[in-house]
Amino acid sequence: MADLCQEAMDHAVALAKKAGEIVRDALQNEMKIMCKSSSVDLVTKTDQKVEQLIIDSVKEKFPNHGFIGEESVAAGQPCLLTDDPTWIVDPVDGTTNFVHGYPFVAVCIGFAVNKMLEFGVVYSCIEDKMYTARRGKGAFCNGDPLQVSDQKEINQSIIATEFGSSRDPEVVDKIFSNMRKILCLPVHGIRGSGSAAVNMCLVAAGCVEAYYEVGIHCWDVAAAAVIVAEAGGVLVDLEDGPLDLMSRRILAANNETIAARIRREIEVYPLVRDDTPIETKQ
Ligand SMILES: O=P(O)(O)OC[C@@]1(O)O[C@H](CO)[C@@H](O)[C@@H]1O
Ligand SMILES: [Mg+2]
Repeated sequence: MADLCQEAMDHAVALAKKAGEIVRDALQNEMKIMCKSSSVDLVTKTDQKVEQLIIDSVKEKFPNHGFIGEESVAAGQPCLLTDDPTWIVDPVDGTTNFVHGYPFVAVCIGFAVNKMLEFGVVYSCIEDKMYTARRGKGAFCNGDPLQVSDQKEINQSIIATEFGSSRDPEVVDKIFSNMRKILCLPVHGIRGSGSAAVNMCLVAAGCVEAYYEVGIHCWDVAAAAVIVAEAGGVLVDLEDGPLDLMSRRILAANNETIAARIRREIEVYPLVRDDTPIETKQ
């Protein structure tokens, strides 16, 4: 198993590099932008092309492995994590950034065996930062080790979060209400890169103390979760207990103290789990 994980991880890094080149090239050309669930949930030909490249390559090299990908699920494939070795992929995390040339766009490749995340590769390809981590072996950015911040005081912290892709005024009110509570703790600031994965890598790098969001999907966070954990951080469900990849909620923090303080403030709201069977999703 150890060798399989290393072989898969080396392949993931090579794929992420290739995908990053495609993303950077696409920025130079006119894009075809389409909408998914709403007018602000964007997808481009590049998202689809990169996901297909990764699927084809994984199928050829590891024919027995499972695959969960953002664009495959959007096209009706199931989002089920089994005990099989499974690749969990977001071909372009930060599609809205990509469309606007806002420079935080990440290719995310996570890998789980027996439902446990074994490695994560997040390539922030416009910045050319390759974040990698394998369970038990540390987290790195372009080969340099990563370590979370040692800050324990919430009022000395920066917290990352996002405004999300819902424009339902009730949901927007909840997002603003949560942000207001965090801001008034007070904290030094709130930031958001527009990519869940990049936000989590910033936790791993010690640039922000925590990142939280309600509304994420498993492919946004699977790869980066390994990077945060291996940099010494903690991953919890915003509601209760440890991270549940399919719950649509995440809190990644530098330590338990900061995590507990944030969790106390945030009000969660129900969302359809990622692993809800397709027939009952609508
Ligand atoms: O659709 P994409 O570009 O992969 O997802 C980007 C994003 O909207 O996804 C998360 C919420 O799902 C946010 O953290 C992040 O901003
Ligand atoms: Mg994403």
